[in-house]
Amino acid sequence: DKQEEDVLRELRLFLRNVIERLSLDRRFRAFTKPVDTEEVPDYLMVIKKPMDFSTLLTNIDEHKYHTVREFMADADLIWQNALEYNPDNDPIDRHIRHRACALKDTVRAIIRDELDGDFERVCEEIRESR
Ligand SMILES: CC(=O)c1nc(NC(=O)[C@H]2CNCCN2)sc1-c1cc(O)cc(O)c1
Repeated sequence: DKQEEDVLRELRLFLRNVIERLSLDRRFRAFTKPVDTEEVPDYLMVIKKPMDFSTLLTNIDEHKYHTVREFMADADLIWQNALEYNPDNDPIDRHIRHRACALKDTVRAIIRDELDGDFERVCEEIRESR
C-alpha cells in the first residue's frame, strides 16, 4: 500500500546514500566495479558470487532489497570475496585485505550510527507480510 511504498522508497534512498559515500572513498576504488575477468582470469574460479558497488546500486534500482539485512548480505560479499581471493602473505594481497577490513568496519559503523532500528523492523514486517 501507499505507506509501505513510502517506507521501501526511503530504504532505497538510504542504501543509495551509503553506497555513494563508500564510492567516494579512494580506499575502496577496487570495489566500485565488477572485478575485470580479463585482468584477473582466475577470479570466477575462486569467487562464486562476485559483488561490487555498481551491482549493489543496480539491485537497489531493481527493488531487490526489502530490508537492510538483505542489502548487508550482498554488501558483505564485497569484502568477504576480497579476503578470500587475497589470502597470501604477498604485499598486494595484504594491501587489499586491509581495504576489505576497512570496508567491513565502515559499512557496519554507518549502519550502527544511521539506521533507526524501528525503521528496519518496519521493513522486516512489510517483507514478512508479503
Ligand atoms: C578486487 C580484488 O579482490 C582484487 N584482488 C586482487 N588481487 C591480486 O591482484 C593479488 C592476488 N594474489 C596474488 C597477487 N595478486 S587484484 C583485485 C582488483 C583490483 C582492482 O582495482 C580492480 C579489479 O577488477 C580487481
